Amino acid sequence: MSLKIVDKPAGAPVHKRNPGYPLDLDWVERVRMNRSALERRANTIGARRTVKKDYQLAWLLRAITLLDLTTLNSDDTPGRVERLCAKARNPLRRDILEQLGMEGRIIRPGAVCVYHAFVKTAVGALEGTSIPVAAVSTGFPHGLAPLETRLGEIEASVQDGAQEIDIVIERGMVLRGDWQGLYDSVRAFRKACGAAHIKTILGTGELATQTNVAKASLVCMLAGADFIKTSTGKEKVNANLVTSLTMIRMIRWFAEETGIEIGYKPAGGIAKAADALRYMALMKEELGTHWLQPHLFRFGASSLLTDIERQLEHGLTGRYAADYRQPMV
Ligand SMILES: O=C[C@H](O)COP(=O)(O)O
Repeated sequence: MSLKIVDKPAGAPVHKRNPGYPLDLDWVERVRMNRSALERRANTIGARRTVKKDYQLAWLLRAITLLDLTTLNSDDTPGRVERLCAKARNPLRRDILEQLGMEGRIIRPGAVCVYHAFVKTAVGALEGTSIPVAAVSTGFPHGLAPLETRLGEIEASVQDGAQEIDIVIERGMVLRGDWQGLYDSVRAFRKACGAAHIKTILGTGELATQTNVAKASLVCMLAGADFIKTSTGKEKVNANLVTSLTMIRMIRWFAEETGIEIGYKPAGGIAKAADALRYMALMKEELGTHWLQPHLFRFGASSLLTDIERQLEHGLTGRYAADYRQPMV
């Protein structure tokens, strides 16, 4: 079986990082989203078979490479983080890899995502792999600590070896329409990240309207975000296809205006392989398969890999494995 995991055509241009742009308030004011039109469009995703059966296994393998393998629990321990990193090193059971004809091939997730307190542990446990550690910094999940504290947390995470920083925005700034405040804070976060890539978590379930989600997406991209991310996983409403459509369309608009490609990270509540395929289909239809690469798309998910492994096994054998065969951590 030949499975193409990541499109990297020889001579493909190197990804250009978002340098950030001045805040264009006229552009922000022009942004409007029509929720019912978005809902109609989102309903078409998954209404028919999302991915042809023959390609499903390849898409599920691709999904693993797009995964920020995450543990963000208040009772996380170094031991749990180490087990998650061991899973990141070998995301699929050997027998599944063999049946796929993929033994000897390296399949790795996009990153391992942890709280700041566990960055050092994760960096140590992933040594010798190319898997980056992502830290949720800036007072995750609410983002309401003093600005200096949040900036200090970013610097500490980078110092400990995080190569990606998932920051949270202050939702109140969006609700008040304080676009300058949002822009200035994200700009400061981006500066504190230095070479580490910055993913801006919008907390979309708390932003009240799709127009707010769209405007916040734009302001974060203007401020230099490398990724825009939906949710912390702790809000009452987390990632969904309607909000994804809003954010993806802002990414498209931003790319048309600036030539800069921003990554997209749906996160929170994505636990089923079938959901992952729907998000991937949405990306493919709205932005093209080019966007389904780890530097442009990630799932933020704590349990998705378990179901992907289950569905891969089912696709190969027609049977589901018992849960104990696929423990997560
Ligand atoms: O950023 C990642 C999310 O916190 C993961 O959420 P989840 O536990 O619902 O998959």
